[in-house]
Amino acid sequence: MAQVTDLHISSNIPLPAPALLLSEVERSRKQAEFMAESRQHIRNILNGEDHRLLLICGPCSIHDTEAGIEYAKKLAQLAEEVKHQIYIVMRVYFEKPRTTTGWKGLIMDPKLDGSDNIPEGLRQARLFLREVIDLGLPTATELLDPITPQYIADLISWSAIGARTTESQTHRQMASGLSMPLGFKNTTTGDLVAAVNAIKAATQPQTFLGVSEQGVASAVTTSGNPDCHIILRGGDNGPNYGADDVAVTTALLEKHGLQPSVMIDASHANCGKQQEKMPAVFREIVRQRAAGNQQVIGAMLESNLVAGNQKFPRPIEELTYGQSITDQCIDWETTEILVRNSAEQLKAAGVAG
Ligand SMILES: O=C[C@H](O)[C@H](O)COP(=O)(O)O
Ligand SMILES: C=C(OP(=O)(O)O)C(=O)O
Repeated sequence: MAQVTDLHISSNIPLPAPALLLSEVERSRKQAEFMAESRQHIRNILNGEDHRLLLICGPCSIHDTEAGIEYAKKLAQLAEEVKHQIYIVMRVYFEKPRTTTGWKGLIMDPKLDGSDNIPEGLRQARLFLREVIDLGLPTATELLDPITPQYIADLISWSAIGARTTESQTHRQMASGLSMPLGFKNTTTGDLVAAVNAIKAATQPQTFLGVSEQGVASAVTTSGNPDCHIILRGGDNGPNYGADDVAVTTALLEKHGLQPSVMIDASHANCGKQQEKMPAVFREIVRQRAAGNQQVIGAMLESNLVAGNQKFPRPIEELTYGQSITDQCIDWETTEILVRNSAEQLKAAGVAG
C-alpha cells in the first residue's frame, strides 16, 4: 500500500500530561494568591481604577536561567522602589516567534543545541516562573503554541499575543479561554484593525480543539476573556508610539465599542530594533502619560543585564553572560535610570497607585 501518512514526520514523542508536570512542579497556595492578586492589579490598571503605569520589562527571551534570576532580583528591588507610580511585571519569554527560522525559545530548546527537549523546557519554564514569583514579581510572557498554556499559564500574570499571530484564529480562541489579562500586538505590517478584531474575537465565547489537563484532545468551550487590550509595537511603515498614533488607536477602539486602553512597546519596530533608540521612545510614552493621557495604560521594555544582543547559534561556552540571543535589549544600568526617572516624572504629575 502506498505510504500516505507521516511522510514528513521524523519523530513523535509523547509529552507528560499537563497535570503531571503541575503536580511535579507545584504551585503553592501563596503563589496562587500572588497570581490572583497580580492579575487583579493589572485588570485595575486596564480599567482605569488603578492609575499606575503598567510596565512589562525584561529580557527579549530567557535562555540562561541563572542570568535570568540575577536580572529578576535586580528588577524586584526596582519594582519595590517605584511601586506607587509604576507596576512592574517581568518579561519571562520562553517562546519566540521567528520571521523565518531560528532558536524558538527555552521551552522548545532548553539546551540551546537543537536537541529540542520540550518536556525539559516546560519543566525549566515552570521552575523559573516560580522563582520569579517568589521574588514578588508578577510575570509576563508571549503564548505562542496553543498547548503551552496548560503547562505554565497558572504562573503567568499577563500575556501577549505577538505581532505574527494576532490575526490567527487559533490564538484568538486560545486567548478567549485564558485566565490572565492579555495584550494583542498590532501586526508586523502595522495593521491596527487586526488587533481590534482579535480583541473582539477573544472577548467572546469560543469552541475549539484543545488539550485537557490530562493531555487528552478535547473540544474546549470558553466564556471569553474580558481583559484584552491592544499593544502598539510599530510596523513596516515605521513607529506608532506618538501622541497622534495613540489618538488614532483610541478612536478606533471606541468606534468598535472597546475600552480605549493602549499599551506601547518601546522596542521592536518602535525603536527600529535598535536598543540605543529604546530609551527615547520610552521617555515619550511616559511623557504622554505624565501629560495626562490616561489611555496610555502601559509600556514595554526589552532589558537585560548587558546591552545589545549576540549572534546565535554558537557554542554555549562562547556566549556573553546576561546578553540577549534574540532581539537587542537595553542594559541594566540604563533600565534602572530610565525607570527611576519615569517614576519621578509620574509622581510630579500626580500619578499614584
Ligand atoms: O522579539 C523577538 C523577535 O523580534 C521575533 O521573535 C522575530 O525575530 P526574528 O525576526 O529574529 O526571527
Ligand atoms: C516577538 C515579540 O514581539 P512582536 O510580536 O511585537 O514582534 C516579542 O515581544 O518578543
